Amino acid sequence: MHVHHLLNNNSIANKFIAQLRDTSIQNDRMRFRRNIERLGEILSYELSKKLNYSSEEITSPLGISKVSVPKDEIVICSILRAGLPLHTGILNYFDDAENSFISAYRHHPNDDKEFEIKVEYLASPSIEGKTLVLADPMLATGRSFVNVMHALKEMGTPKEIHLVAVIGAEEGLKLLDDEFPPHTHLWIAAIDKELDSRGYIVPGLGDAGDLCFGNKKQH
Ligand SMILES: O=P(O)(O)OC[C@H]1O[C@H](OP(=O)(O)OP(=O)(O)O)[C@H](O)[C@@H]1O
Ligand SMILES: O=c1cc[nH]c(=O)[nH]1
Ligand SMILES: [Mg+2]
Repeated sequence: MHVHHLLNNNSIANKFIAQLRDTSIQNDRMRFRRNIERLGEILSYELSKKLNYSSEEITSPLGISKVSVPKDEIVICSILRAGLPLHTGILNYFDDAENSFISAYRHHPNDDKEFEIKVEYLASPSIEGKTLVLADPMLATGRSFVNVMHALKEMGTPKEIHLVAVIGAEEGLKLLDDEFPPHTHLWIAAIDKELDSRGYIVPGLGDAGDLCFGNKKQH
């Protein structure tokens, strides 16, 4: 897997990540969602550098201009819930992409720290031979990305896979590296060292779905 780590270089993205993590700012839900969306835009810009381009002659009012434009058939697939604002950011840039939505949530069967990932809802076009952009802001254990990719198999085999995340933990990156094809790209803003005993990223930002949309009842 090719890992592209945005915060390796200083940019305005640092400020958006700082605001997502900051307990004195992150409870402003509109800003929280918009910061995820802004990072979706920045990560999409970076990702666009690895797409396939072909030259087109564009007619302007004063002449002809040769421009290289991306030609890939993109399907953006987001993992509900927290993937929604990231999806909006990615779609802001790849505005003619097809779209796919899939749900994944942590189910705690015994009311303890153990959980399984439930994938229940999928609405998707075919991804056969297309460029799949799979988005979820949090990459903790990596099990949501892996289970979702498994569920997407019935939609075909993509030509290229780009995973987009905002904050990841090293353990999750390792699982993706083991489970995804070697040519997969991961576009990620920040990488943290650890998970806590409940599988939350430390320092991370807390629960991204709840910060976007409010608490949900555990079931
Ligand atoms: O890498 P993992 O260990 O699978 O964890 C990451 C997942 O956890 C969060 O979802 P959550 O289950 O909290 O659902 P939500 O988005 O509805 O809050 C997050 O949005 C990811 O989908
Ligand atoms: O740190 C984490 C881990 C999973 N899901 C989140 O929203 N945050
Ligand atoms: Mg959540």
